[in-house]
Amino acid sequence: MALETVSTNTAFGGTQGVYRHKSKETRTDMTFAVYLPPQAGNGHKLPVLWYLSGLTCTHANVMEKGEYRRACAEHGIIFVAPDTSPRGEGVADDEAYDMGQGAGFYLDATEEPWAEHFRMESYIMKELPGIIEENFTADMTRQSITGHSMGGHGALTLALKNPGTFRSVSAFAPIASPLSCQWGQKALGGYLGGDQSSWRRHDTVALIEDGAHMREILVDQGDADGFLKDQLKPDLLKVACEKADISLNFRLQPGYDHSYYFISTFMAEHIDWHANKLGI
Ligand SMILES: N[C@@H](CCC(=O)N[C@@H](CS)C(=O)NCC(=O)O)C(=O)O
Repeated sequence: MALETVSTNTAFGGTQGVYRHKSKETRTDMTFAVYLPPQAGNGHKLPVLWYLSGLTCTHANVMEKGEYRRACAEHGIIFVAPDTSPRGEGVADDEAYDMGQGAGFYLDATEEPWAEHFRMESYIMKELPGIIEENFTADMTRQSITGHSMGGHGALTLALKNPGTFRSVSAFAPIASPLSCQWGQKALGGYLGGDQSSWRRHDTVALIEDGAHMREILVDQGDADGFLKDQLKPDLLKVACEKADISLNFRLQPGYDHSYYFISTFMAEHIDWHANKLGI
């Protein structure tokens, strides 16, 4: 698979790169960011931490504002940040920021006009891991996943649906139940159609209610997050985890909002936590 290098910069002794390729899943060009820590230079295969971003984001938001490189360099973790949707002139879009380009919700759409290109679940779970393994010194037997908001929803649902793929999952202000909020109802209804039974495998709370299981989950949530009450619904996640005997470490962080000021504050703690689960 041909990979085009868009840029590379030395950072914390490693390399922050941006890469582009033609995706078979989305049938578009896709861009993603990879941070290779300094340990990558010695040829050893290194564990991978996936970061899925939120609404309106590309690979670049976390790369520029997430402040993950120092901790990844310390632990020797490869950090991968994909885009949040297919993009381009021929790709369907919506006028609003919460649907279409920049808002792929980490699922494979079944409805028109989205089905042709919006295949983010297959892209993240099937296509991109192969590209990472082929092009970087990545140990794909040691992967963990995290994400923010829509990307927190992506991280939690993908981890729950793919037991054995990720050693650990955490999230920053995740959309805990798309079934129960406006963002999710609009997106799932648009991408998957009106039959809500098909939505359940794209909803963290519903997946847990339906039997999916993780031993532990770490979630940070700012209490000054403007989306907390109407869109994120962490209380539903707390109840579901308690009933399913999932150990949820939910940390309500006073004063923090939904922004990258919040994410960057707790990023290193999430990386430390994943490093421990990855056996570093
Ligand atoms: N733009 C939206 C908010 C979208 C938003 O907050 N997106 C979050 C993820 S859900 C984000 O990370 N935005 C990009 C950034 O802060 O760099 C609005 O006007 O309400």
